[in-house]
Amino acid sequence: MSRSIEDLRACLKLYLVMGSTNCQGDPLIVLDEAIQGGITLFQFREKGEGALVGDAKEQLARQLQARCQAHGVPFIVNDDVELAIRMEADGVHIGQDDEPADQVRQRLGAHRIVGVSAHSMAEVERAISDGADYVGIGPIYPTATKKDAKAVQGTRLIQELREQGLTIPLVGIGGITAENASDVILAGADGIAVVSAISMSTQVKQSTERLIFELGRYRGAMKEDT
Ligand SMILES: Cc1ncc(COP(=O)(O)OP(=O)(O)O)c(N)n1
Ligand SMILES: Cc1ncsc1CCOP(=O)(O)O
Ligand SMILES: [Mg+2]
Repeated sequence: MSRSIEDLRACLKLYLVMGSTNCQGDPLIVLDEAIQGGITLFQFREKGEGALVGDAKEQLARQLQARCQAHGVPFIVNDDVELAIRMEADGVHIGQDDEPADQVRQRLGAHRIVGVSAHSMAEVERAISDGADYVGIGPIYPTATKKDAKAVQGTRLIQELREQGLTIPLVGIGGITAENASDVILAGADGIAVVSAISMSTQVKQSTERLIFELGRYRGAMKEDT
């Protein structure tokens, strides 16, 4: 990975994960407004009932990527390593049931971001040894977005990882909103990954700004505490 670990932590602050099935309107407009509101990283996750496939999926991905590139927001592809390589995406996010992380790292090389989902200390340790740049921990809270999500785990694992001295960049995901984002940060996450809190909002820019405000507020509080 060519960016520094501190740069990656900053990118993870407000991570929008989204595809066309998560939006009520045009996903390009949703992304435009989310970028204006201040998202720091974007993941193209085209999944679920009615999801685009083939050329239509790739066309949407390329349009979303162009918007990210125009605003300096790194563009990550969910699951589809082939697509990520073809598009020269900034990275890939994979889960425990996807292509193995060590294989993805080999295919992507050292300069792209590899993110891995993890649900236990052992999965995080394995992700690190496989070459992950960051881990996504969740679902932290109940979520209606991912039907096959694992059990809700709260912030306990994030806290445990930090107490054990693991410094890998990490985000919490699943059911995160402006109301509970602070708990995820206070547990030790570098940021939050959200789908519906932004993509399903009727005021995308304002909802994004509110999340950024909450994240800034509690980061400030953490610094004052130390
Ligand atoms: C940032 C982030 N964390 C976790 C996930 C979930 O990945 P996965 O377990 O592979 O599930 P799908 O998203 O592929 O359904 C994620 N996408 N992003
Ligand atoms: C992709 C994913 N992985 C774990 S929970 C989840 C969905 C999160 O969506 P939301 O932010 O709408 O709860
Ligand atoms: Mg996956």
